[in-house]
Amino acid sequence: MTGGMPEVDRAAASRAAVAARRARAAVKSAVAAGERTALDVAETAWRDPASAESGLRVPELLGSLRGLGPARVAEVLTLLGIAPGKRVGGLGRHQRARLREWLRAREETPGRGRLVVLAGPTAVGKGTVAGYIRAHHPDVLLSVSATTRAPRPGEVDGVHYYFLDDAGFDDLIARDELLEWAQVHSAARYGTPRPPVEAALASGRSVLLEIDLQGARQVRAAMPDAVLVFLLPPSWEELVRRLIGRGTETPEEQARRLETARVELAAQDEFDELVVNDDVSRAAQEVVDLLAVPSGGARPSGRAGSAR
Ligand SMILES: Nc1nc2c(ncn2[C@@H]2O[C@H](COP(=O)(O)OP(=O)(O)O)[C@@H](O)[C@H]2O)c(=O)[nH]1
Ligand SMILES: Nc1ncnc2c1ncn2[C@@H]1O[C@H](COP(=O)(O)OP(=O)(O)O)[C@@H](O)[C@H]1O
Repeated sequence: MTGGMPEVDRAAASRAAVAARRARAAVKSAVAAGERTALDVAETAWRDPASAESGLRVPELLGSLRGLGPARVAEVLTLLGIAPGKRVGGLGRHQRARLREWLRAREETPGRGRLVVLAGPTAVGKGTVAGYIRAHHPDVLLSVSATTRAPRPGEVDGVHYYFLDDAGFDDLIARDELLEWAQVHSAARYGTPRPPVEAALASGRSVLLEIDLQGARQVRAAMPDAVLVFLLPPSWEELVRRLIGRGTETPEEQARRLETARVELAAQDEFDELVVNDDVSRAAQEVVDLLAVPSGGARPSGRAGSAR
């Protein structure tokens, strides 16, 4: 057999390709909007090889899920042993079984709360946004960290931090009672007590951790379901203004923190969601939306919705 398709067939084929692409986009939007579950899409693909669902690539399907940015999608693909170019309908039997099990596990944990990590450079407003959420959403547990730094005037033990000496902090580590911990700004140690977080999640309450980059990485490793949010300043100049405006650090300390901030900003791609803190209540609302336990694993706003 030689020669291409006749003109009319080629035109028809190209119309069909456009229609198929539109149909796949509609499937993705339905998952992103929570109208369909990803598991339902996959099952449809496997029942009907000619369906739009079947033609969807696996990363597109996963990327429509809430809290799954490109970095997390790549991790999940590796975990499931699925190449990035694979279409849902083209998966082998074992790959289908692994994807089905993974999607089912995601959908079957609505009784559990969601763990969201809020990180970002110094003075971007992590404390301010977390404080806003504490005040307006008492249903969310804002984890209280343990630290070896001295209390500042007005700080209350057990409210702002659990203030410990080095021996007390060592003891928590030895008893494996910290979900993560890190030495921050080369000064004090900070860590997240594990028991309150696990109890809250098990009871269906969502938990917000406001921790540094090293801690965020540890949480990702320990709790792969956690959603990692990176808070961004509207601009570098505004970040510098906020740090100086806060007036809680000496000029030398400010310079040191800005150095760290540059390194931290470079790590933003490791995060699932980017939220720009231009307006506190709006940024807080974006974080709260991510804390809401998904019904069926769909995400209300994606990475594309947060400015990059
Ligand atoms: N890894 C980790 N970092 C934390 C924890 N608690 C606070 N941090 C981080 O430690 C830093 C706090 O230092 P600082 O800016 O002096 O402000 P503070 O929040 O008033 O102590 C921030 O970067 C926090 O995100 C924690 O439990 N674990
Ligand atoms: N959206 C915002 N617009 C203007 N200023 C802000 C905003 N968010 C926080 N700030 C201010 O920026 C400074 C740093 O905020 P803070 O919450 O202490 O940062 P972080 O906890 O990230 O170090 C504070 O003076 C705070 O009032």
